[in-house]
Amino acid sequence: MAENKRVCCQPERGLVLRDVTLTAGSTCVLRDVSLTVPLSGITLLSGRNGAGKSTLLRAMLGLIPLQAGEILTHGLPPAQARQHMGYMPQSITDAALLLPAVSHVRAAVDGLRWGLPLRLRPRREEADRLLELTGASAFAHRPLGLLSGGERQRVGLAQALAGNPDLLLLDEPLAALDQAGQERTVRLLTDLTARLGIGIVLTSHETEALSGVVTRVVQLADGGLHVRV
Ligand SMILES: Nc1ncnc2c1ncn2[C@@H]1O[C@H](COP(=O)(O)OP(=O)(O)OP(=O)(O)O)[C@@H](O)[C@H]1O
Repeated sequence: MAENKRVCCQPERGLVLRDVTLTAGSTCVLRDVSLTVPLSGITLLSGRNGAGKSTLLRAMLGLIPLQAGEILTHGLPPAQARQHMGYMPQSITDAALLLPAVSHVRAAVDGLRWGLPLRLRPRREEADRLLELTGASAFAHRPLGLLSGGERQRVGLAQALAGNPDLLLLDEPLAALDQAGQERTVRLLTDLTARLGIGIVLTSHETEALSGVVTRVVQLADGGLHVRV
């Protein structure tokens, strides 16, 4: 992607919330919140279990409607902004576990073209490039269900990178990893921000593993958001 398409390093065009109220079931995640947060580098979205971190990521993608207000990412509402975002959810559905890892990445490459498949060879090449970028080539042809948590994270990252997004939203990318796995993933994420010039927003309870690499922390608590640099 051309450098001038990268928008995440322009702080004024980060995440903007205007009078946002967001609920999930009976939980009030955000109550009338207005805030602007730059999205360059790595942004840690933290908060206790059930605070609403996953819900906020999904609202940024337009997968969950707001009760009031608006969310803009790099100046765009969710429906447009998500074309520039990659998303790695907390878990991949069980139904997909039998498919080879590489199929998930190829499907993501196709899906971004509104269901118009790329010709077979370019699609394979793009999926292979993404898997190599995230260090997942060695196990790309094994069923996802037979991969370890760390290996699956790498496939999920390759999938999220399909379409050359400006911003990655990663839900708990360090969950279920041992210390060495967490360190490897943190190195990979730092490397991706530097090599690709993308921003990353991630949720995690592993604050120790991330200390020293996050650009800012956005704390979600009691219906509000607080930013620490
Ligand atoms: N579809 C839903 N229907 C009803 N309640 C929901 C739904 N999705 C989430 N919730 C509730 O909304 C709250 C926020 O959930 P969410 O998963 O966003 O929290 P979280 O901060 O990501 O938690 P964790 O750290 O445990 O992953 C929780 O109380 C959860 O039970």
